[in-house]
Amino acid sequence: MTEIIDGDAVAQSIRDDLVASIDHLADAGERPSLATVLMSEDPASETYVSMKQNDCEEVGIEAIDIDIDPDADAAELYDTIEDLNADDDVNGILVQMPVPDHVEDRSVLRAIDPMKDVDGFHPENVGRLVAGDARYKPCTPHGIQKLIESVGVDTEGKDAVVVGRSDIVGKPMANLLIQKAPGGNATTTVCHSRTENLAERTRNADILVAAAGVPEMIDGEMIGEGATVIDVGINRVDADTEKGYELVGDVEYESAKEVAGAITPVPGGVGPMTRAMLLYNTVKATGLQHDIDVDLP
Ligand SMILES: Nc1nc(=O)c2c([nH]1)NC[C@@H]1CN(c3ccc(C(=O)N[C@@H](CCC(=O)O)C(=O)O)cc3)C=[N+]21
Repeated sequence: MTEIIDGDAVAQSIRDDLVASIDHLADAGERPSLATVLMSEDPASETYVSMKQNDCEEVGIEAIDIDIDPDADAAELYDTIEDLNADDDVNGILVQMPVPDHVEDRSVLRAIDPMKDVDGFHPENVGRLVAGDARYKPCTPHGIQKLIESVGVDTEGKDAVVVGRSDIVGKPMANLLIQKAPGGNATTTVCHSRTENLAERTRNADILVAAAGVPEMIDGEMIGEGATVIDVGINRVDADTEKGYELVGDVEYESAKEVAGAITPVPGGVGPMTRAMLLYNTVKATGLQHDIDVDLP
């Protein structure tokens, strides 16, 4: 039987555990706070940011919500980041991506204090991850490690295939999968839009991470019997529903679940875990900034 990996439930258990860590910080006089900066009117971005703020409220993290007009000068965003960097009451900073075209995203990521970079996107944090000394693991790949662990799958010695090479998912995912540590030690292949014979590669995977951002590109025929399938895609496609769209993954769920050993649904798979690991990094950041030891889930 195919196991459906319940991302909502795993995320909930991480949030429950984080409450204990947050209580411990409170005993030491610190309350974690996360600033989210949104410079966009994209409805999907607005949804994600408001979900993050609700999550913060649930576990007792202070959520600071900053909106910047997408037409404003880039300087306004940099000034905001500078203020947040300097504010000792702010432990984590997240600038929701994408930012408008007239703002250079690389420069934005560099502007954030690496100690407050709870996305793990600053080059210092990327470098540490690659060097096997991660400070803040990027939320989506970290959440995926937790999901794989939650179904009792050991990555060690297995063939892992990552489809997609983005800076925020594909690359850090591959780095975590090859690292000499729990959740790693996998023989890892990274595929992308130029890969020849993609199906041959994906069929060989014991663990398949689909993160290309292409709706339903991986179907059951591209998946090996019993594989653990992680679907990172959250694609809004037009549909005759109340909202006018539906969410589909990068995996064609119906055919994939016939062959997979375990599979994540969309929604309710990777998405909630990305948010849970953001809270995790914010709690970790608070401990690091105040030299308080915190147990993390
Ligand atoms: N600096 C930055 N950090 C990010 O982590 C970041 C970002 N920018 N830009 C956009 C992407 C996307 N992302 C999602 C997180 C959670 C869900 C999520 O919880 N999705 C729900 C459904 C949401 C819905 O109903 O639309 C689910 O899959 O069940 C989705 C998408 C974080 N991102």
